Amino acid sequence: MTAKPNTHATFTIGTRGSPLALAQTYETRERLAAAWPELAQPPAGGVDPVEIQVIKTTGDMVLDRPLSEIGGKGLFTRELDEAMLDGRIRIAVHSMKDVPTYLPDGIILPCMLPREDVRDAFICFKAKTIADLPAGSVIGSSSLRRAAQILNRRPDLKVVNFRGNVQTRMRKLQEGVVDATLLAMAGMRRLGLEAHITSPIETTELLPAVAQGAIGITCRADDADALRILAPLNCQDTFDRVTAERAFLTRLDGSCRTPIAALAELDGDRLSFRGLIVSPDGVTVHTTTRSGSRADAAAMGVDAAEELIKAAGPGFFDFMTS
Ligand SMILES: NCc1[nH]cc(CCC(=O)O)c1CC(=O)O
Repeated sequence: MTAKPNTHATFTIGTRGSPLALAQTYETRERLAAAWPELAQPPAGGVDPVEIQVIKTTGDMVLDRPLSEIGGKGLFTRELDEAMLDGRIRIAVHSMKDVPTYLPDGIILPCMLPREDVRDAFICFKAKTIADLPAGSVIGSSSLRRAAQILNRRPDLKVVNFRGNVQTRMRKLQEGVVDATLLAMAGMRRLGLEAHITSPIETTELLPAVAQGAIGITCRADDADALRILAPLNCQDTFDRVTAERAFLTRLDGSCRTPIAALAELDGDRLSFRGLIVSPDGVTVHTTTRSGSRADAAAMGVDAAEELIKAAGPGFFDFMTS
């Protein structure tokens, strides 16, 4: 017997309300409808088989401070987890980059969609690449990872805090508040804003955040029906790559708000991993690489993290808790 979704009840997808979160949720809904035709159309006179419910998270409410200052785990996920445990939503769609390394009890993440471009994008009206920026140029970025890696290569540049959606950032660039900014290529693409990208930054120059460009879908651990529905949507390549990167992050006890970067790539079943930690001023960088079987993805991430912890020595991460 083939598994079928329960089409009697509405299947509710929970998401944040940001334009990117909604774009990712529409993509999820399309993939669901393609895999399960029953979910594509309402039965005659029936209720919509799939519904989207927008839920505000703490990260959406605090807009005036860098995320690294607000701190706390699950800034963009906690309220969605609560809605799922309460039964208000069946699944939730997340940027994997914003999902804490530990999920709450009762919630699992069994599905990742095919990964977008993992690179960061350089956005600037005055220069084509970071290398072309004149000394003293100001880059707007609230990401410690991006700031520290840029300062490592270009200590002559200045990095200032900068938040806001793409439109706000473009206006500030136009007004000359900053000379350049950086955003994930994945977000720009999913929003259809490729035209605003000045150039992609290669991963050899700026290593991306753990899980950058990946979409993850959570459900309740006891929801067998949701698990069956999500199974055909999972991209195993993305899942294995992100597993290695998140194992690295977990062992380092980091989040998307710490100057940690990692990228796993696949060539068949061979997984190559690069990991990096950097002091916020960009002065001290520790890097490592691994290569092995994708079956060992998690172990490779942990092993890489342990090498960097040893190399950095005690006290390297003190800035994170101070
Ligand atoms: N931390 C915010 C966040 N979470 C996911 C994305 C972009 C999409 C992605 O990386 O998957 C962004 C913004 C950005 O870094 O440009």
